[in-house]
Amino acid sequence: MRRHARKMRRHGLQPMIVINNDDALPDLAAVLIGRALWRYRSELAPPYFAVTLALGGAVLHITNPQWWPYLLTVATVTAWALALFGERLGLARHGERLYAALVAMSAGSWLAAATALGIAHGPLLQVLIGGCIVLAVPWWAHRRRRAKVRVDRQMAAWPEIAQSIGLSGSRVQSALVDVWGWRARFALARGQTIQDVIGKVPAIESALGTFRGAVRVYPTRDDKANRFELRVLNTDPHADAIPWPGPSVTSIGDPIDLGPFEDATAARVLFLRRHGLIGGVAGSGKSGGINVLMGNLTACPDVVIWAIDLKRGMELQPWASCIDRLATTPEQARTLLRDAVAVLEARAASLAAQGRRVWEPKPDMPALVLVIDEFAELAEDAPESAADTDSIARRGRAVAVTLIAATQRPTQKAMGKGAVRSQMDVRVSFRVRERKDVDLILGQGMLNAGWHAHTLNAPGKFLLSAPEHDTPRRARAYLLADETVARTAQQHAGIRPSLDQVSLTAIEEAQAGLPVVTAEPTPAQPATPLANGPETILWDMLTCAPDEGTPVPLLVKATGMSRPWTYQRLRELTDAGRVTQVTRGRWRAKNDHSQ
Ligand SMILES: Nc1ncnc2c1ncn2[C@@H]1O[C@H](COP(=O)(O)OP(=O)(O)OP(=O)(O)O)[C@@H](O)[C@H]1O
Repeated sequence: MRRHARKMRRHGLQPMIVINNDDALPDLAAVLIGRALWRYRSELAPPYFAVTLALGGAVLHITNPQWWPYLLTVATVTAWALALFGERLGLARHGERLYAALVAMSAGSWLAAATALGIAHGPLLQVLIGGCIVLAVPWWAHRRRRAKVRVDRQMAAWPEIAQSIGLSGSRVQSALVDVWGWRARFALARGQTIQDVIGKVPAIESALGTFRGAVRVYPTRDDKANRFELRVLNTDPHADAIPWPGPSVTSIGDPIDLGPFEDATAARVLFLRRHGLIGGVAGSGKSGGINVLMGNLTACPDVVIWAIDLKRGMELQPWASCIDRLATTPEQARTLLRDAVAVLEARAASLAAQGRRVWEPKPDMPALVLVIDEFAELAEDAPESAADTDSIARRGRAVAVTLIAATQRPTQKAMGKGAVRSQMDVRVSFRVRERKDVDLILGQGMLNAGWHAHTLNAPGKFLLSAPEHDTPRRARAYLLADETVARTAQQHAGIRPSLDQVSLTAIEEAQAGLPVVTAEPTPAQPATPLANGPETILWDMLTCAPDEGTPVPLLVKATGMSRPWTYQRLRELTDAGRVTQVTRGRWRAKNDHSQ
């Protein structure tokens, strides 16, 4: 009979019970009532609680009527504890904690009164019923409780669902409700794999009655082959534009949150020591993506931003107050890239001199991030810069000089002739027009591997490929309104750092047309005979220096030593209080030491 009822329910029919007058209430009816009382236990919790209180009050009145002061004390303490520390019990919101405290206080007071006077005394029963109804309203209306009940019911129905979609034997292990929906961990039956579950996703969506695309299947954190995690969305996080919640980082060493994936988890990606390529057709949301990046990069006091925007600065101009250098003409772009290479070389030399391998960005030693919008225009208008972008792409990581390039179609021509495209570690693809463009942006073979950027169906949606993101998942970039950009730029302008001394000197030298010192320490130049050794020459140069100081390149030349060597000595002499840095890159001996 029970099997028959279940079968009918599966076919959408409700079982009907016929009770003959002379029959006793059949077992089945009692079972069904019992089941309903259990099934709706969450909704019926307030009356259950009231009945328990009434019974408790009746028993205590007979057995221990003198206990009422203790009950009142316990109720008061419990109410305070719930209000103050309820968060630890999962009462996340202020309103939830207040509600719990109010229920505890009301229930405790009523129980104390009933214990002292008996439940039949005066209006005590009416008060219980009235209070129960009033306090039940917030309970019934509570969104998270209702969501949890829905999930519990769906999980209770899982064995039947699993059977009908061919995953029988799989079991729910745990389920959790969150803002966007819920997720649950499942154990698979012997021989079933996560691939089997992925193949059944449409059937699962149908069985759970969700909207299409609401269900995601992932391996569990422990990566066990016989487990999977099911993520179900009640609302589609990509349905509308998602306002930017503000910067997610305060250092370039933190991964930047570009926007949520479809399962509402954040698409976070690290840009430290990584080059980035952003591609997509016009109107796909590239500039929006760059705004999210700028909003985060400008929040980091350990990043200096240089930018090239050959569309006359249209896109990046609003961030101008946070950009250390903005090139809007091919000429400016050429100089900027040349200086960036000089910085790279100088940093490499400085690291080599100190025996260090990588440049760890700090506010006084910031990373240098070059943001280049419409990279194709740069390759076309300033083709001679290709060698510089190539150098930065190949050698910039260790010294924290990195590129973030945006372009519509990163063809080899658009990216210049060098290795820039192949050096891009983080790829962000907004919608592309043609299937073959997927591989252009994301890399060879990605289209066949399921990275379908041509199917992205709204501006701002993107696919993210990076060392920590190796599966195709749709994300949607946050959207910054123009006012948000203006406000954020204004707020962050005050925390922008300037470049470190090593980089500034390198730029000065590059601008003075002096040869750039390479990372290889220069051996003593035999062409400059050093009768008294480089130290003496250095000291002579510093003591004879004019008031404005001697420039470092001159010191390097005169001593015949490398720049790192020169800087090392200058640092030692400064520490000893014997020399002083007059202005950037210019030094002389202190007056009291020069005699
Ligand atoms: N993340 C987003 N969420 C919602 N809408 C967006 C998002 N990003 C962009 N849009 C919408 O799409 C439009 C085009 O976006 P955007 O200018 O960023 O595209 P683009 O790819 O940079 O285009 P172009 O190459 O012409 O500059 C915007 O005006 C905006 O309305």
